[in-house]
Amino acid sequence: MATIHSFPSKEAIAPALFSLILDCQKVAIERHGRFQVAVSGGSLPAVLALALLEEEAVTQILWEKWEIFFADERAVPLDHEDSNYGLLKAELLDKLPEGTPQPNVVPIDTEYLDDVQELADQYNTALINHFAKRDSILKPAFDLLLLGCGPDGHTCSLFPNHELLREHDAWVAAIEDSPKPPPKRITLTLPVIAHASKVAFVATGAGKQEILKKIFESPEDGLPCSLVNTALGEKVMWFVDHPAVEGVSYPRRSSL
Ligand SMILES: O=C(O)[C@H](O)[C@@H](O)[C@H](O)[C@H](O)COP(=O)(O)O
Repeated sequence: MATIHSFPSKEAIAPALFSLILDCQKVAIERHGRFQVAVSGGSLPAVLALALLEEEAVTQILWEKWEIFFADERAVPLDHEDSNYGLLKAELLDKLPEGTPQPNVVPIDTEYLDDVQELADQYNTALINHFAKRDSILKPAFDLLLLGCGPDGHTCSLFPNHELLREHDAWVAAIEDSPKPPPKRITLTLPVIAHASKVAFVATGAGKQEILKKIFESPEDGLPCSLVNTALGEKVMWFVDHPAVEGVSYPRRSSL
């Protein structure tokens, strides 16, 4: 069963998120010498920056061992205001202190922006190059997925009732009708998400309250976030602020 950890504010979430990241980094590097993470867009990169730009964090994070992928990405140039890569760069990567070893960041190949299926296929190939070839595995096993939750219960670019929720084969899928703009995107699929070692969701603000109630109290409705909770059970941790989780009735909930 997933756990919910609730904090007074975004700022208060940061140290707990940092501590989880540090634990996952340690386990991953001991296991295979690198730390393979995928991140979403939305409000997540800003919270991540709060967690990872602290002085203590900068010295303990082994950036040179990090491989950063995108849990979902919009089919736009990397310097476009809608780019999740651009967002992560602006919020976090550009703010790392001078001299910090650089992580290996794997963005989409913008040569294929006009053909979103090809864009997804190319990202699939990038995953094969980083995971399967080295580990002879059938599916990428991310050490940590850092995800957001939309007000409709979507995560990555997997939207409620969308046919992509039934994708079993592809690791990365194309979507051309995303209800959240921009419409053309690529996303990790549920089987890949379900194969991760750990998933951390970050959701803040009273605007998430109603959907968190549905996600946790009615998992049988099969909202994308509920599907992740069900698939991964205790490997899933939710980092939320008090306003987001107020009134949500759920047994595995702790509050600071
Ligand atoms: O590119 C995207 O649109 C995101 O990856 C998306 O899945 C996001 O994480 C959620 O919509 C939550 O966004 P907020 O945290 O901004 O509510």
